[in-house]
Amino acid sequence: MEGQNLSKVVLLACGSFNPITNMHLRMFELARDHLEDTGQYRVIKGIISPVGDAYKKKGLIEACHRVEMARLASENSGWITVDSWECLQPEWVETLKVIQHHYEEQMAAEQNDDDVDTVRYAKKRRYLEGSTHPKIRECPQVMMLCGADVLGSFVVPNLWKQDDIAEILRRYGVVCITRSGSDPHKLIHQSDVLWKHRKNIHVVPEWVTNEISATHVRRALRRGQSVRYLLPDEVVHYIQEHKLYNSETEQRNAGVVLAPLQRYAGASSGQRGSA
Ligand SMILES: Nc1ncnc2c1ncn2[C@@H]1O[C@H](COP(=O)(O)OP(=O)(O)OP(=O)(O)O)[C@@H](O)[C@H]1O
Ligand SMILES: NC(=O)c1ccc[n+]([C@@H]2O[C@H](COP(=O)(O)O)[C@@H](O)[C@H]2O)c1
Ligand SMILES: [Zn+2]
Repeated sequence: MEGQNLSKVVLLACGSFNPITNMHLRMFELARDHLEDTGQYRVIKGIISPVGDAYKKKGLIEACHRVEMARLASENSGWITVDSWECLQPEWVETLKVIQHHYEEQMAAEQNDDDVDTVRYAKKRRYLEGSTHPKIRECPQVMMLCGADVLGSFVVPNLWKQDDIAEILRRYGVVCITRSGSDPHKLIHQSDVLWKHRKNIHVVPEWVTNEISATHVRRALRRGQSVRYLLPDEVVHYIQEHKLYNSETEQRNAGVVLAPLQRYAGASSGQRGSA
């Protein structure tokens, strides 16, 4: 039967989203098409998880604004959502922990559905279990969604714990969208841990290459240039209304060590390794 044994997938994108761009939204669409085209997966949800202010990336504005812009950008999508759990934590949270959190949330949601079913839909459930109906009761797999530059950051010294990388790849899986300047296939070939788990890394080619980046958007805004059509109009209006990006905001965290580097290397200065 069509759709049988499809694994349900939730795509989780962690990042600065400073601000969210059309390309961030495109990543989700590209990833869903790619996974579903394999005939093995059904993508049920996308989650944008803006990083907390404690990440200390240069030019990072307050999480409340980044969350609100992501919310505005995704409000017309039927399946992409924004979650603020990560950025509400008092300290920077490792991406593995964010993935684990969302996996647990999915488990809890499935459990609740099952409890409701037990009481209200026992008959229907017995029917589903006894039939060849698609396995709709399986807990969804949470996959990390990122651009190729973030996959590249896996091999930057002191940015990621080796155990975290192995666990993300082994237990959850990564969907990586190609991006100019990064060669994910070469990277997988050159890294033992990436090679070992290569079957859990889905590289999705973006044929309509574009170099939209939040850095470019912030630069254009500082110079008073238009950013229309690089971001959803609602986000452009929000930025204008709140006067969000300027030379002063771009200097935030300048000279401050990025949180993961502080945690793993005790590095003294600079923003090495920021993706
Ligand atoms: N043009 C793009 N192509 C592929 N992936 C992208 C693109 N832009 C962003 N991403 C991915 O989106 C996620 C969030 O990235 P991020 O918020 O850093 O955006 P960014 O545009 O790279 O911003 P910045 O320029 O501030 O680094 C990352 O996984 C990143 O690789
Ligand atoms: N060790 C880790 O878990 C680790 C290291 C570096 C970046 N990250 C995450 O990757 C994302 C990168 O975002 P940017 O590309 O915007 O810098 C952020 O969500 C950040 O928290 C995680
Ligand atoms: Zn980036």
